[in-house]
Amino acid sequence: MAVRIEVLKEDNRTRARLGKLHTPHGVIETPVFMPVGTQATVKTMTPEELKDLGAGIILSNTYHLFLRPGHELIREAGGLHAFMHWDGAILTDSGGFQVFSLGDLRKITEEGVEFRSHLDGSKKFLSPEIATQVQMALGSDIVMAFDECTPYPATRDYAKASLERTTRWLKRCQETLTTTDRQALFGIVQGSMYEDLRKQSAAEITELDLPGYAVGGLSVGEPKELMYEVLDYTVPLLPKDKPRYLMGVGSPDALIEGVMRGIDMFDCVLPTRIARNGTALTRYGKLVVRNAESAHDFSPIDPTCDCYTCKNYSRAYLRHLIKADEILGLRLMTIHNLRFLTNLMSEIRAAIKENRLPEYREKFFYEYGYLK
Ligand SMILES: CNc1nc2cc3c(=O)[nH]c(N)nc3c(CCO)c2[nH]1
Repeated sequence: MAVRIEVLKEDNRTRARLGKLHTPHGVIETPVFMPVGTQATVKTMTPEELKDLGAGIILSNTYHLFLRPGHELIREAGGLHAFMHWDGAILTDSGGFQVFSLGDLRKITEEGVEFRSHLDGSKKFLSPEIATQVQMALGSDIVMAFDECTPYPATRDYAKASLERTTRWLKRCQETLTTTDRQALFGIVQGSMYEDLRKQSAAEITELDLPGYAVGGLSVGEPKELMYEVLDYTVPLLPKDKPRYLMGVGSPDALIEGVMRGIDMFDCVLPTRIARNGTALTRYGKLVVRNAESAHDFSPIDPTCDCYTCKNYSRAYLRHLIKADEILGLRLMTIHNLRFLTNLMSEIRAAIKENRLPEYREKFFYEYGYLK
């Protein structure tokens, strides 16, 4: 198995686990937050900077790279690792989610999805076979199955039909991959917010005995409490000896809540996206550096943070750069937010190791302002 998790410890009071994710491009400590590099770059960061920040695995995207520059060009370059000069692990999402959220959706059939490119409006088609062949051309370490991220809210009937098609599509991805055992195919559990449908999807997906499983169809606009409720009954249905990946999550509080419920891997564009808009993540909550309150504040974003930005720059300077639309501002804010999350995940791993995760959560939520 090219990709596997080594569970080092199961928390005694929660479902949290401490682990090591073994991939062809390194071993990653879990729980882990994966920075998103949609178009073969984690925006504004060099691979060396990502490594310095502590990132060991990043996400990239079938939909975007299929549209531009095209997977054949990347194959010609020797694959995505060579093309983007990243020697860590890469997980590629299958394009399902992006087609529904980005492309001008034309129609979903059993065969696949017809859509118009968000770049030039030209007609495109993605199927389980094509999405899998694209990811093989990219040479990603973890291949996500081509699924439908069931929209929220969805009727039971729609959610049931959607999850059953996602299962049929997963089998077609698996058949396409048999020619290459280099990659690991992760299945994605759907079923919207219906417990019996989540059970059905989990049963159908785990029957295929895949190297890893993702919980999809969440972080799609539902209240966080509802997401946690779905996790409460869905994660226990997944095998303990396989990695669990919660797609599209998330904010610091959601990362802690997801770890408590047995999730090992997370991804979210939020930290890097809000960084570029001038908002910093800190243990005391979000700091909108571009606001006037930082104009004369010559202290760092977070004096307790060990990142390059907090060691060398003031809020006033960062506010100036963001207001002036200076590229350095995007970079410095991104460095801080990514370092904040890799530090948060290592603090969470330490808390699991020392049997104090619930106490860590209480302290974090109180400081972060979640528990008044
Ligand atoms: C931001 N929230 C979010 N929810 C997601 C849900 C899904 C999902 O159900 N399937 C797939 N393939 N990708 C997903 C992604 C993109 C990756 O972050 C999601 N992202």
